[in-house]
Amino acid sequence: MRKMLSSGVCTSTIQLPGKVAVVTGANTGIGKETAKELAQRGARVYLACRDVQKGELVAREIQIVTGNQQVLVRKLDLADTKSIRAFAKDFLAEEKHLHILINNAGVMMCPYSKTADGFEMHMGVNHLGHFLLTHLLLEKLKESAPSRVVNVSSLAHHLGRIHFHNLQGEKFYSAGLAYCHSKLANILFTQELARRLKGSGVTTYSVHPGTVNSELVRHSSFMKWMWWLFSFFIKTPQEGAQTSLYCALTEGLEILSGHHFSDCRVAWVSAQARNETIARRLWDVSCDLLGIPMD
Ligand SMILES: NC(=O)C1=CN([C@@H]2O[C@H](COP(=O)(O)OP(=O)(O)OC[C@H]3O[C@@H](n4cnc5c(N)ncnc54)[C@H](OP(=O)(O)O)[C@@H]3O)[C@@H](O)[C@H]2O)C=CC1
Ligand SMILES: CC1=C(/C=C/C(C)=C/C=C/C(C)=C/C=O)C(C)(C)CCC1
Repeated sequence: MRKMLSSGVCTSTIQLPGKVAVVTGANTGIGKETAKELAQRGARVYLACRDVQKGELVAREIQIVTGNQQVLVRKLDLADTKSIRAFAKDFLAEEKHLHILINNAGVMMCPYSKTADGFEMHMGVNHLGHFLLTHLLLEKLKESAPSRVVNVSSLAHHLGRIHFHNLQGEKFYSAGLAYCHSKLANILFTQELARRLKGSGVTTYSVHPGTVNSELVRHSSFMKWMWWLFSFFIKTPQEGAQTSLYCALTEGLEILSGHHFSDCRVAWVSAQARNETIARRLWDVSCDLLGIPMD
């Protein structure tokens, strides 16, 4: 039963010397294990973390375990567009290439709060922060093609809805649902990005990592208790990283750009998540909120 609940292994043997990867939220949980595996395969890996000190400890650990010294930490707070722009500016000045971008960082069930720019925290960090980051790094990804963007979403997107009249949760707010809405936004973003990037050599995938023992439940005592109670049945962060790695590394996956994956297989998404009109509108609204010129 333990095996069944944690199925899905990235079996690609591809090595990554000379490749450059960025993993957001790489100081713990799924992101840390994803970064470790990319480093193990020889990539230069940027750990994009809001807490640089935590990041440095993890970078050192990964360097020791993998023997790869090219594990670098850079400050990225997805709850602040100034921090996102500063991260991108420095990265673009520093690096010639970007082959793999893993938009992994996330918050779940936080009490109602806003980012530095006034966005509801789940939508702001999980969707808008990664939307802006991807936009700022897109030319570099195109220049480095073939390249990939992996967006870590969730099965929880099934409960999500994009309420355009209440995108910032000001009219009504539920911490649980706010997370689900933001994870639906991750999938809609992936699909629209795939449509716009057709023929560019940049492909993109959304992922459900499984139910994973991590710090994601930090804001909910009930979820913490559930995770503790069922810890035997849920995935380890290393198991949770497999589908992100599968989408980043598997050869021949280009034709499935825009698809959603779980347990290293294509997975079904909700009706809203397949709605092109909503995806296009969310793209435009996101550009508008972030001051990105619409094309
Ligand atoms: N665990 C699970 O069961 C599931 C997880 N997921 C998704 O997987 C992804 C990884 O989550 P998981 O590893 O489980 O959770 P963790 O809480 O262990 O890791 C989340 C990471 O995101 C970072 N982060 C949070 N807010 C910000 C911010 N404002 N700026 C930059 N980084 C930030 C955290 O940094 P810090 O340590 O400083 O807080 C941490 O590194 C998330 O997108 C989550 O939604 C999806 C389905 C299930
Ligand atoms: C009922 C039940 C479980 C609960 C699963 C839940 C509640 C999953 C929530 C996932 C989330 C919140 C994903 C985040 O994106 C376990 C622990 C698998 C053990 C078997 C019984």
